[in-house]
Amino acid sequence: MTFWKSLFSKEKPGKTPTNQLTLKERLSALRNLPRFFKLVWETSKWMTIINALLRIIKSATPLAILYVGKLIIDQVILISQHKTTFSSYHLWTLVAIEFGLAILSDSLSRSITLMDSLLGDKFSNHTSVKIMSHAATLDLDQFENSAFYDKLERARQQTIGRTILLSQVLSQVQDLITMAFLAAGLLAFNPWLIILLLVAIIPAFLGEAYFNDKTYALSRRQTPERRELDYVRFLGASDETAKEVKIFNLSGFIINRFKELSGQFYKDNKLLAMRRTVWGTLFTMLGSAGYYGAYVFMIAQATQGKITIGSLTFLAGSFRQLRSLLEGILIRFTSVSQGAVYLQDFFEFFEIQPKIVLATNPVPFPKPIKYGFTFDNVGFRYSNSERWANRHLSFTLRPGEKIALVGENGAGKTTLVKLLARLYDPTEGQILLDGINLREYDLDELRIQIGVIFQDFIRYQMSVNQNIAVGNISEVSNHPLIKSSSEQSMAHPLIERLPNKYEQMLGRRFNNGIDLSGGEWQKIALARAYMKDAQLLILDEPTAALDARAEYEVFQRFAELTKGKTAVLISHRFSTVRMADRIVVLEKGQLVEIGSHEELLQKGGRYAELFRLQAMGYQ
Ligand SMILES: Nc1ncnc2c1ncn2[C@@H]1O[C@H](COP(=O)(O)OP(=O)(O)OP(=O)(O)O)[C@@H](O)[C@H]1O
Repeated sequence: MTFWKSLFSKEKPGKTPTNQLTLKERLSALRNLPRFFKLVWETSKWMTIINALLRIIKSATPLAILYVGKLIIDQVILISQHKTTFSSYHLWTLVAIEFGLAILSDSLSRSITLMDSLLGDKFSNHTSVKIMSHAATLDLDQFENSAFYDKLERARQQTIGRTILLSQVLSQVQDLITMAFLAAGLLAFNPWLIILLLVAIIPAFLGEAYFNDKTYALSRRQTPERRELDYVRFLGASDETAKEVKIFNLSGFIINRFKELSGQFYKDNKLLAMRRTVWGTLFTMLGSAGYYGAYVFMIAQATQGKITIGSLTFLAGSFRQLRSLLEGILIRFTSVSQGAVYLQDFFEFFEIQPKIVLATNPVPFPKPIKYGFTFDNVGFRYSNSERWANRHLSFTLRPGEKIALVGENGAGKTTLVKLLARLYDPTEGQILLDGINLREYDLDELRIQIGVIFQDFIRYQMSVNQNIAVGNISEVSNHPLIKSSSEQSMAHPLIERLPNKYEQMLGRRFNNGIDLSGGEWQKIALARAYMKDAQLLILDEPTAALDARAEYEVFQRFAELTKGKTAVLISHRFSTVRMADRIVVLEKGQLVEIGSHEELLQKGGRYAELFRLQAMGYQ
């Protein structure tokens, strides 16, 4: 597997998630339709009703137009042969009726298209909201899994793709009713013609079913590559990546990968499209042959005087329309059932359940915390990894205590704080809060009581106000709180220098946005920690980009501002770390030392070694 592929695919090479679909599978996929219609109904009840009514009325118009047409032709012939006493008044009335019907039919078609597109837009918005809401309930662990991303991607595609299914299913019902009307006339004339019709179009139906299967299998197989294509497109043309792409001169590398991927897509899709066109043309010819066979038979009947000319046009018209309707219905059946199979992907996404189980009878969160957080032989392994990121962790984080986590890159510091915030549950052992397993507390309440700022915090392309308020979004309009939080994190002076101050748009993506330096962004992100009155504050290297003086001041203040609160900080700077009450030294996920700065220096172990190494760097 190439480097790029390994980034995106966890599937074993050569193993595709789906094969060709059998008719049985197609039919069984149709059972997704009621659930689909429930979603449509949920989207807009009145639009669904109007759409259905318009379509029912529209289904009767083709037969009515054909029948009035027959009456007109018969009238014209009789009048021209002077065989009738009818005045031409009747004839013009009939013409006027047909004209009215034609206008009605056109207006109905346009109204149906309008309703389809309005309902489709609403449906797409409704399902997008549903996807986002469901995604919000899932675990971080699930987001880190590429098979999950494929499902999410397929579900997301469905929000747009499925609006087509909606009009297809409705059109199917409408055409079936129209067909019943038309077939009634033809059946009365000669039932064999209906059979001829069926025989002529079945090959086209089977061909369509076959190629739809191929398209589905191809599109499913291409999901990881399609995600990669989107990612490569993003890498090649985005404000976030432009700097590095230029410096490393990556554009050639990225463009080549894009060409390689898109070229492969084009090749696969072209081959299928060409085969489909050739076979489709052959099958259509067969359908035409059936139609002309029936036409010859009807003409013979008319020349022998067995039917009137009007009846000939009526029957030929009915037959022609029936053929295209039937063809449409059968072909559409394959895409409807195909759509129903795609729906399976959509509903499967909603079936993914979070693994972090919420407490059914949550224990009230202690206010204040009495004994602290206890790690009791905690071990954790990421689901996509064989290695333990944390193992045999046993220590207590006492209330009011400031603990610093140190250790080399990959030692398991961030994982430890993620466990504390219950972004994951331990694989083995348990974390207790005041003697009770963390799982017994309400997750939302736990998150309210814990303020975490991660090293890879998000730089929201939003206003300063919103960027700070994300720490406690319910207070987004509480300007005094936002201001005091920014004062505490030392962001206030820099915000005052911005043209629009707290209303300033940050980032370059939107109009009038201003980008900040790394350290300035960190000060803004740090302000989020002060937006709520959390009992435990976790700072995971959020000061790495601050200059030495700023970091010193931030932590001086931090100690003052978090008096009485429990805090965990991760930092690689020992000048900061030494301010903590106790220091936990991690190595390969395990706790190797714990104690105050002085104790650990005296001990002359790992911490002392790391401390001396850094001190040497400053000499
Ligand atoms: N989402 C993940 N999936 C799989 N493995 C992960 C994931 N995140 C981290 N790891 C692995 O877990 C181990 C511990 O990572 P962690 O991020 O906790 O280290 P850290 O001590 O915070 O490192 P750093 O100082 O570089 O931030 C590492 O070996 C890392 O590769």
